[in-house]
Amino acid sequence: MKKTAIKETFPKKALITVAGTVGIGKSTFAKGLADCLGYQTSMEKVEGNPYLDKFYKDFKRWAFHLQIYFLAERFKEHKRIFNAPFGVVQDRSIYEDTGIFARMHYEKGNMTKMDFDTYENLFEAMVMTPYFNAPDVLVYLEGSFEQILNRIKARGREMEKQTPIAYWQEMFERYDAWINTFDQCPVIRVNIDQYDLHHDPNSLYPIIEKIASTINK
Ligand SMILES: Nc1ncnc2c1ncn2[C@@H]1O[C@H](COP(=O)(O)OP(=O)(O)O)[C@@H](O)[C@H]1O
Ligand SMILES: Nc1ncnc2c1ncn2[C@H]1C[C@H](O)[C@@H](COP(=O)(O)O)O1
Repeated sequence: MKKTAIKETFPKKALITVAGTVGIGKSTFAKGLADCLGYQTSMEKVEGNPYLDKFYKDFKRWAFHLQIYFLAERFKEHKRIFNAPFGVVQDRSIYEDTGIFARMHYEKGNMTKMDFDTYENLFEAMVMTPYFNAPDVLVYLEGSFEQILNRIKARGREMEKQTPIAYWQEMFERYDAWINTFDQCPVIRVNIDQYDLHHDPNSLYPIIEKIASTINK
């Protein structure tokens, strides 16, 4: 199918969220998909995040602050998406903030029970507002742990390269358990070996067809 044909047959407005562990390729995939569909992107920004660098140096000191920051940013994006007249591909879901990151840092003792409860109450209040629409589909990217580590290294963010491998291993395992029970919207699982945006952008088309049939169901 040609790019123009895809744009014509695809819904003009939908929310497609791309989920998956750090370094798996969400941002790259989200941009490629949005480009094919004529959608806008909602990107997770690392530059300008006032807590991220500090957090990687001292999880206990900054875990709660960072979670609140990400939640606020994610919610602002949901509000923007709600009002938008166009379709959006979102880089990471709000569900991962709470189901993966906040929970992991709470369970590792980097956040107190009181702070985690406050965080969860805030999250629940946010998803109950009319501005929050669940995604039409969540595309879950998966691959081997080795591929993911290689990508984290290749991307070269110093704070992530300095983080022990055990952190990424635990996150990898948590993602696997999380996606197996996730039920807030339809899910399409995509192995990163199934497409190659750098050498063959057309490899996205079979995935786009699956997304279209899921949204149009
Ligand atoms: N399909 C792909 N093939 C090869 N490398 C990729 C692919 N997608 C992403 N990458 C590379 O992997 C690294 C992480 O990708 P990124 O999109 O930033 O991941 P995420 O947003 O999930 O953290 C980057 O260096 C990116 O260029
Ligand atoms: N909710 C979060 N808590 C802690 N760290 C987070 C959260 N969301 C994203 N991050 C980190 C992980 C990465 O270092 C960067 C960007 O994520 P990426 O998967 O590369 O888009 O932010």
